[in-house]
Amino acid sequence: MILMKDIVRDGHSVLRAQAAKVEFPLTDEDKKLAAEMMTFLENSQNPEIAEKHQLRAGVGLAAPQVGVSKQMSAVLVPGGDDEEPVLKTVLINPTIIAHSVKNAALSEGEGCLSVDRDIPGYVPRHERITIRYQDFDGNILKLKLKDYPAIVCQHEIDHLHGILFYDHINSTNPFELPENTVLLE
Ligand SMILES: O=C(O)C[C@@H](Cc1ccccc1)[C@H](O)SCc1ccccc1
Ligand code: NI
Repeated sequence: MILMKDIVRDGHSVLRAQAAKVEFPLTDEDKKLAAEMMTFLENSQNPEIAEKHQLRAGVGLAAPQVGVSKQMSAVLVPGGDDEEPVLKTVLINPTIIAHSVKNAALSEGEGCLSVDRDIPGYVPRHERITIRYQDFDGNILKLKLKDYPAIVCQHEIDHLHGILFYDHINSTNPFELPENTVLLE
């Protein structure tokens, strides 16, 4: 089971590396890692388990964050209580193949399981994206997302390319809102 002690923190080179493409067929190790990353997200969103194991809540986790420099990220965006998740998938070799001109940023800014400090500021991202990625069998799938799920997936895809959320924050004016950027509450 992945615990907070297994999550690599900012300063470790793996978080700034370009992760390698995942090869197919997936090895048993790749499959196990994908499952463990998704289980971490489920556990982190379960109050009892998160409390017991002192897990920080997460809606996404990328393989480099557990020290594996491969292009694989798990995302789990919950729906409301007793509802199905808005998005639950493992993105293998994801690329953003299209995006809106309009940008969006979370009004609360962003955090990261690999960054143990608060870094205030808006993180401008695409409001809408189309992601091409592969499933466990290597089939190529496309996913169109907008708003919060799109923000989450961009945060996770950034991890595969050595980018952290605060790289996007305007260092001179962190709360400057670029034009054509909407704030998501
Ligand atoms: O570190 C990660 O990659 C997981 C992040 C993903 C994320 C952060 C900010 C905005 C979008 C995605 C964690 O989920 S940060 C903690 C968190 C938990 C619940 C909701 C939002 C952020
Ligand atoms: Ni992160």
